[in-house]
Order: sequence, then structure tokens, then C-alpha cells
Amino acid sequence: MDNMIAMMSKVDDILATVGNTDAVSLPKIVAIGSQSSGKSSVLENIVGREFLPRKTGLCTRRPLKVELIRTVDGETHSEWAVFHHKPGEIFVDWEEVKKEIEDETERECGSNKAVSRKPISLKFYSPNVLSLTIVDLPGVTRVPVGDQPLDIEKQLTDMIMHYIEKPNTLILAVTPANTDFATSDAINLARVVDPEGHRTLAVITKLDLMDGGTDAMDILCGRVFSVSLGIIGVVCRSQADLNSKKPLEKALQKERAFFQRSYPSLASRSGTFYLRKRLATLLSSHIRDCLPDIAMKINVLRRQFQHQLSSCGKEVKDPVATILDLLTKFACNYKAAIDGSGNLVLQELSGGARINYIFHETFGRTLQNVQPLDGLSRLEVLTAIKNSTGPRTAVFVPDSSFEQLVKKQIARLEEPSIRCVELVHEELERIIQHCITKEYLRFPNLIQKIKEVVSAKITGRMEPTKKFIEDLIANELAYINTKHPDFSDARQQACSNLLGIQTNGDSSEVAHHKQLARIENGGSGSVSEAGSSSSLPPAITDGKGDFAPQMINKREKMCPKVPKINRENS
Ligand SMILES: Nc1nc2c(ncn2[C@@H]2O[C@H](COP(=O)(O)OP(=O)(O)OP(=O)(O)O)[C@@H](O)[C@H]2O)c(=O)[nH]1
Repeated sequence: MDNMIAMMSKVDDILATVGNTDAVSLPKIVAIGSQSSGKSSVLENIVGREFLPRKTGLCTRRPLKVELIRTVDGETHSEWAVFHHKPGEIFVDWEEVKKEIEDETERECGSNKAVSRKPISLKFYSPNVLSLTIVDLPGVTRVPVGDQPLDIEKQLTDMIMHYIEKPNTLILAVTPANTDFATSDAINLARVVDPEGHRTLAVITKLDLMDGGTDAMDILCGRVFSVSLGIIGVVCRSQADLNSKKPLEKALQKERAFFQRSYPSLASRSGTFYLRKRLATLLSSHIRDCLPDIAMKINVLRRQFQHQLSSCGKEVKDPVATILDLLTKFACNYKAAIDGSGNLVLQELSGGARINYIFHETFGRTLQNVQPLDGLSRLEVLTAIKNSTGPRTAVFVPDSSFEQLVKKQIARLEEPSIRCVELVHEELERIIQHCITKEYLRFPNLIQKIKEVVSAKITGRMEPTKKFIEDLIANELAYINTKHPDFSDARQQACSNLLGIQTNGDSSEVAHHKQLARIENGGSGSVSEAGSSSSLPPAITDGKGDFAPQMINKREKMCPKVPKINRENS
């Protein structure tokens, strides 16, 4: 029996080493229940040692897998413990075991009540135990405290389900006797995955705390609810016993006396001693039943791993040289992918060619499509002109309003430029994947690390590059050289276009005046032709009621895409 349990423990270790614990469901006992129902107390009673952190409120915050391994007398240490996360260290002091469980819990979950799914594994070697594997899970709680997330109840229930839904798990459903059984979390959760109760053993704790005049006879005899593996009552140490450091042996004696006194007819199949024996028998017969199925699954796994192993190639004699070689190759592949000298992908553009496409096609086309006057309504232009002249009436387009409008348009270049950076970044990330060739596949951790490091480097350049673009645009916005002759003409023409100046043979400034006057009159009123034209300075027009021909040519050159406004509609 001991051999079988020890063998299962070894298989579990091997599966944990290859990171495949879910591939084969190994028989184990899992203790579940609501918070403070007494799961850890029961586990301590079974082990016969005080090694668990104990206090009221949430105490178990990570699954704790305890493997009890029966040793023969005469070993160097009669009893010792080893943690899976500290393989070389042997613990012989139970206070240190307790402290290590607390420390390891805090390392993973922090100090403020948060919980984690990651189990702590402990092997306990002793000639005084029956070989067993028990997992103690955090208790179900409903109200989040400390760093616990709002959905703590769901997270805990999911964690419990993850363990107990496996068909080879025996469920130790711990329920305190001083609560209502109809609301027992342990029994209700167990029923979800094991409705017939074939793999559920109920343990009733805190029988000593039941109200005077009541007893748990009906419950212990299975008249309230029934589970086929049995219902066993236990009495563990109370908080007062823990505070006064009452030895476990004394507590076990007291427990035996309690059952002989209060439940004499059930005394022989109640209490910790009976529970230990029952669990060991159940587990070993359960292992026997599951063995053929487990052996078959392990054989399938073995074949899979052998196949994987043979695809790995030659043995690595010098790991450091191999890693250096792979890193150098990766760097060369990456450079080649950008230079264009790497493996050619025929189906799609990639690497440097794709970056070129992003710059010249995607980004280039976007810039070409940015029309200088897009998003500037005529009303906006006229309002800007009027706002910049204050109480005075505008005759010429003032520089300040022109600058204000131009700046708004230049700022529009920022968004497509940033998008271009993002596209290039995406491509640089894609190159990483392309550079990981077949020969890397046998080193999944190395691949993971390369991806992390290179991706972090590339992503680290994103912010400085975006900042560079923002600075470039800011530089352009800082000073608009309106004195530049081309720019100056373009300004005139762009504004003329917006104002719909080429109307009815009016000179540009006449039309400009009319527009401003229309705005002043609510947008549609008519303006006295004679009155307005008579106040215009004569030098602006060419005498034919329009801009001089060379000015129009300039406009065509500077703003070729500005659509002409229909004279009739303007
Ligand atoms: N009087 C009495 N107290 C008990 C009994 N079993 C547990 N307790 C007390 O109940 C409290 C909670 O016990 P734990 O064993 O820590 O409960 P738990 O279910 O492991 O708690 P969490 O893991 O935090 O959910 C402790 O103060 C125990 O001393 C019992 O049979 N009788």
C-alpha cells in the first residue's frame, strides 16, 4: 500500500517537472470547506504534527499539498520535511516548516489576505504516518477583505472546482457541526462534481461547539445527507487550545474521551485515528482502481515526450556556447530580415521591404491625402479673421489669423506620423517571430526570453520616437514664415478660395468685404455694392476686377488640389 502511494507521489513529481500536471489525474485527497471550517486542523490531526500557520479568519491562502511518506525506523532523522520549492533543504523543526509556509505564501500573495492558485508542496517523511497525499485548499469566503479581489468567492470556487472536478480526486468535505448543513459549502460544491457521493467523504468538525441539548447523531449516521464513503466526526483543538499551546497528543486523547462520552455508539468509527486509517485505505484502494487508466495515460505521454525528445536533435554538450551561438544567429537573422538579405518570404512583404512600403505607400499616401483646407470651413476662416482684428474691420487677411489656421492644419500631420511609427513597430515585432527558426524550438524558455528582451527593447524606443515626431511638429508650429513669397501668395489664394472671391467680376477685396459684411449681417444679408467697393484701396486689383494672372498661376502651383468654388453657389 505504502509503495503504491509513494509511486504516485514520484509520478506526480515527474509530471510537475515536465509541467504537465493536468495530463494525468492522479488520485489524491482534497480538503474543501468554508473559511475556518477546520480543514487545516483536520490535516494537522492526520499528520500528527503542528506545522500549519493557524489563526482565526482566512489562514490558508494557497493550496498546500502534503505528501505523507512512511519511512522505516533507523533513518538519520526520524522525521523530516522537504519543500518542493527548496529541494535541497531538510526541515526537522516544525516551527520552521510553519514559518516557511507563511513566508512562501507571502512571497506569492503578499501580506494582505490575497489568495493564489499556485500550490505549495511539502513532503513529510516519518515512520509514524500512513502514506497519504492530501491537498488543503483555501476556504470559501464571500466578503472580500484586504487585497482580495471583489470576485473572491468566484475565484475560490473556481480553484476548488479545478481540483475536485478531476475524476480521480477524493473529496474531503469539511463542515463544522455548529452551522446549518443545508448551506454547507463543502457538501454543495462536492455535489456539483460528485452528485452520487461516490468519491466524497464528509468530515464534521467542531462537534464540541454544538449548542447544549443538541447533538449530531442524525448527521453522523447519514440521516440528514448521505455520502457513500462515510461521515466521520472529529474534534480538533480550539483557538483557546492553540493559544495555550496545548500539545496535539493531549488534544487527541481529549477527542477520544469526547466521543466515548458523547457518542459511545459511534466512538469506534469517529475521531482522528479512525479518519487516518479510513483515508489511507480509501486512497490505496482508489489508486488500485485507477491504476490501469493511469498506466495507459502515462504510456501515451511517454510516447509523446519521446517523439519530442527525438525531434530535439543532438545532445547539447556546451550549453553556454549553444546559447551564444543561437543568440548570434538570431541577431544576424534579424539584421538580414531588415536588410533584405534574409529568407525571402514570397507570399507577402516582410521585414525591411514592408517597412519601406509603410513609409512610402501607407504613410506617403496618407500625407498626400491630407488636403490643406480639409476641416476648415469658410465660416471658421472668417471668424478667425474677425476675431484677430478685434473692433476693427479687416481689409487684408491678418497674419495672426492665417498663422492660427495654418497651425491647426500642420498639427493634423501628427496623427498619421504616429500611426506610421506604430506600424513600423508592429513589423519589428513580427520580425522577431520570423527569426525564430526550427532549431530554436527545442529551447522554449530561450525563445520566451529572446522574445521578452527584444520586444522590450523595441517597445522601449516607441516613446522616444513618438516624442521626436511631436517635437518636429512642435518645431514647425513654433514659427510660420509668412514672409516667404510662395507661402504668402498661397495664403492669399487659399483665403480667396475659401471666401469665394471670384464672384460676379468683383475684385478679390470687394468680395472679401462682402463676405465679412454678410457674416456681420447674420450670413445672408446684402451689402451695398457702391458703398463697399468705394471704400476699397485701389491698388489691390489689376483693374479687371480679379487678381493679377501671375497670382492665380501661383495659387495653382501652391494649392493644386484646392477645389474651385462654384461661382453660382458661392
Ligand atoms: N472548538 C473547536 N475549534 C475548532 C475545531 N476545529 C477547528 N477549530 C478552530 O477553528 C478555527 C479555524 O480552524 P482552521 O483549521 O484554521 O480552519 P480552516 O478551514 O483551515 O481555515 P481556512 O484555511 O483559513 O479557511 C481555529 O481557531 C481552530 O482552532 C474543533 O473541532 N473544535
